[in-house]
Amino acid sequence: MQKRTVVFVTGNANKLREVQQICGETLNVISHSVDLPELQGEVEDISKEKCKLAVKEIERELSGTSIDGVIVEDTSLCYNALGGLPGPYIKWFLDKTGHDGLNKILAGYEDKSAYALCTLSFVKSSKDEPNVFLGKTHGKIVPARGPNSFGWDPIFLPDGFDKTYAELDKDTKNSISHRYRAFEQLLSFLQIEQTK
Ligand SMILES: O=c1[nH]c(=O)c2ncn([C@@H]3O[C@H](COP(=O)(O)OP(=O)(O)OP(=O)(O)O)[C@@H](O)[C@H]3O)c2[nH]1
Ligand SMILES: [Mg+2]
Repeated sequence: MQKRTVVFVTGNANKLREVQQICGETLNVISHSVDLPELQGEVEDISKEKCKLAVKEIERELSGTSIDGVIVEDTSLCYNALGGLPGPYIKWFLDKTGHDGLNKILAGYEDKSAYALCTLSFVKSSKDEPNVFLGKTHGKIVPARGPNSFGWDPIFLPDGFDKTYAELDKDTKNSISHRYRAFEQLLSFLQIEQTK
């Protein structure tokens, strides 16, 4: 059977690389960067609304291209001591405070535990309602270790490992990550749908 083509609407090359590694055998993942408004609120609602805007824009910009769906994905880093913050605002916290600041925020707390959350929405066309899939990986926040090539990877130590996301090899990260756990659900959903 021919691989389905889905458009991953993202401006983040690292995210795209990981998604292609995770889904590449099953899906043909192409990317398209669309400047979408930054919404606020609960992660599922942010993701659904972003997906609805994205699919409309993709249908306009890529009309004539045969695509089987559109994906958007948001990543949160949630500190348990802070009731889940910075959460979806991690991009701005990382940008303004760096790895050091992201550690210092927890200085007054014993609890350094956190979870990485991937909120993924998939929709076939603008006539449909997006399906949302959540993938979570628990761990803790540590002083930065490993290559500084992707976001907050150097300060996230996943539970059960003595290496940060940045220190783990890509295959290992992609077999336990929040992103893997969300995309795994999307792949099962698509597989079930195909056999209907
Ligand atoms: O260490 C990391 N390991 C990861 O696995 C990971 N996934 C995302 N991020 C970073 O966390 C923020 C989320 O923001 P985000 O989801 O809105 O992404 P983005 O705005 O860069 O892309 P997109 O919204 O165009 O897809 C951004 O700073 C991303 O660089 C990660 N950092
Ligand atoms: Mg973003």
